[in-house]
Amino acid sequence: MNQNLNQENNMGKRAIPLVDLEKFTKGSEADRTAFVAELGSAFHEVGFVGVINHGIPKDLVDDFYKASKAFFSLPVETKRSYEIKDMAGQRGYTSFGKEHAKQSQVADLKEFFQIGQFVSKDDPRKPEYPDNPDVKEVEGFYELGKGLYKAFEKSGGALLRAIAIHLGLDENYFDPKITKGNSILRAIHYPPITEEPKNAIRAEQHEDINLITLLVGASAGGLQVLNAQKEWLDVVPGEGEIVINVGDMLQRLTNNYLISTTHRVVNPPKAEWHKPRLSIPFFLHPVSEMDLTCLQDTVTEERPLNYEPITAGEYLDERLREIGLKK
Ligand SMILES: O=C(O)CCC(=O)C(=O)O
Ligand SMILES: [Fe+2]
Repeated sequence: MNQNLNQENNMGKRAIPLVDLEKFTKGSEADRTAFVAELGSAFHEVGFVGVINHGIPKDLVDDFYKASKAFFSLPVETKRSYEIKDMAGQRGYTSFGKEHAKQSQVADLKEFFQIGQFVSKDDPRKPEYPDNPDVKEVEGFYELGKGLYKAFEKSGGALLRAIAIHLGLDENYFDPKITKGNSILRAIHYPPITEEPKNAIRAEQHEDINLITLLVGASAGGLQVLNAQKEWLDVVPGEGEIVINVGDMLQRLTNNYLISTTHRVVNPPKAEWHKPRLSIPFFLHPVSEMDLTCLQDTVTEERPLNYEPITAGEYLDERLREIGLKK
């Protein structure tokens, strides 16, 4: 595939920078330093970055993609048997028409399945992390989901190590905060569009709640980011590229130095309404007790304190209520 052509968007330019994670994980000291600077400026200026050589095995992505497709093609009653009461959608299935962006009255045109952290039965965190349901109808769904979850955790951890260095923190600052963190792997299905949507789009503009998001499968098109000039730019990742963005927790921790950029998924042109879209974001969350108080060095005369102290758990609770997942 012609990478350049593929990555040109509606403005005729790449909407987001591109970095190579192996420069950080396998490179020389000079490569690592360059990577930290590239990632840091991407997160500070754009809030989004494309990543190649991210270490997430292609086969695993492809196989989980196929398993997710199989799940979403099950009868709706079967899918709904994986809807778990009182879990705010944090495990299992959430049906079409439930989630909406915080400012929006209409629900997004999507259904999804969420997989949460895996810990052993006797782990002190077990009460926080209920079991993920096994999807009996789709062979391998549970194991593939678990494998992909772990792979995303590992790549996300490497990216946060680079960001810690960029922020002048200890390289391992985030490690204990994301070990057994409350991350969520979400398989999203945007079904074919069958009638003129009133106001709804596939995913209304929003910012992500978590530290960072790692996204595969956006290649079907539709993802757009809002740049500083308030233009919507298409994100068109190349083959094997994943899209990473800063979420509100990392923006909050860095007192808006790293930016959680607004994004959305638009409906395709009418000729492509029959095409469904499947994407797989991994929302990397810390443990609930992580303190999101703004880092001292990010509060300056030019950048006065923007946020009150809060923990990640309290913040997540507040946000899940706003988007209609928690009552
Ligand atoms: O489907 C996509 O490409 C992005 C979805 C998204 O932004 C989200 O679920 O937070
Ligand atoms: Fe998002």
